[in-house]
Amino acid sequence: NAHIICRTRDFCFVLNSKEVRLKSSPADLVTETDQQVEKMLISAIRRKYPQHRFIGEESVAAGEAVELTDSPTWIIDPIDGTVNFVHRFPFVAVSIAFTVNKQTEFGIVYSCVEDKLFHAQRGRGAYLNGKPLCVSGQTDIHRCVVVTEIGAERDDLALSTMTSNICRLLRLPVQGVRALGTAAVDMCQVATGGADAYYHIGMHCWDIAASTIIVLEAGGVVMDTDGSEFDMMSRKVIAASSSAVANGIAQVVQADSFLGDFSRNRA
Ligand SMILES: O=P([O-])([O-])O[C@@H]1[C@@H](O)[C@H](O)[C@@H](O)[C@H](O)[C@@H]1O
Ligand SMILES: [Mg+2]
Ligand SMILES: [Mg+2]
Repeated sequence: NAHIICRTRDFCFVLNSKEVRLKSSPADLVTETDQQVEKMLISAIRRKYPQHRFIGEESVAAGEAVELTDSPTWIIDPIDGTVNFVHRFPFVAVSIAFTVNKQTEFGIVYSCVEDKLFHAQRGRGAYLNGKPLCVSGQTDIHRCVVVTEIGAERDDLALSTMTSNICRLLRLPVQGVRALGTAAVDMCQVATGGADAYYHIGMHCWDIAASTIIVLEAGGVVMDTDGSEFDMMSRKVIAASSSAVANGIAQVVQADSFLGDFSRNRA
């Protein structure tokens, strides 16, 4: 059994995960808590906004389509970092983004154990527990700490793509490569300036939708891993403190062979 006690100034609750089940791979886990948190969020929002649409990780796992339309849409990852949650590794987040006309209006990432609430609204800046955030501004790739994720895939192609990308970055060299086990919190490190860049191949829109606007509003840049325009549904992202750093990572990271197997945002 895993449990985490979440405290904020206003509330305290215990998340219990009684049953751990596998999804797409032996490292892609789901607990009752993931499902309950998602249900709780969707039903509370739906009560207030009955016309709005939802893309929720666990609803998609249960068979719902992943379809981002122009309608107001809430993109929810009820627990980002479920493997951490199950093992009590202390980086676990709830991630919520809201889009209209496919444009993200605001994003919230709550890193539960750290009690850190990141949020950003389009054009209004990014904040951590109410204090403004700013990226590091680093432009030299050789002086960067880069965050990425190992991911849940365990097939040979995915593993060799992931490890060779990390090796290529280390050979540049960069000053460090880190992975916290939650894409949402990883990416928020770029918004704080604690990391200079983040890249990920194979994540889903719910992992990074909220943290994308948080990085952008903190003055960062976001692009596809091939250097083209960012597409939230493409399962590839670079977030960085500057275009120079983002382009430096795009030149090194390769996604093609791996992503050949991916359809867009399939659960
Ligand atoms: O499943 P979940 O815990 O919400 O999300 C997880 C991510 O945030 C993690 O960083 C990534 O490596 C995993 O592949 C998975 O996508
Ligand atoms: Mg996730
Ligand atoms: Mg999740």
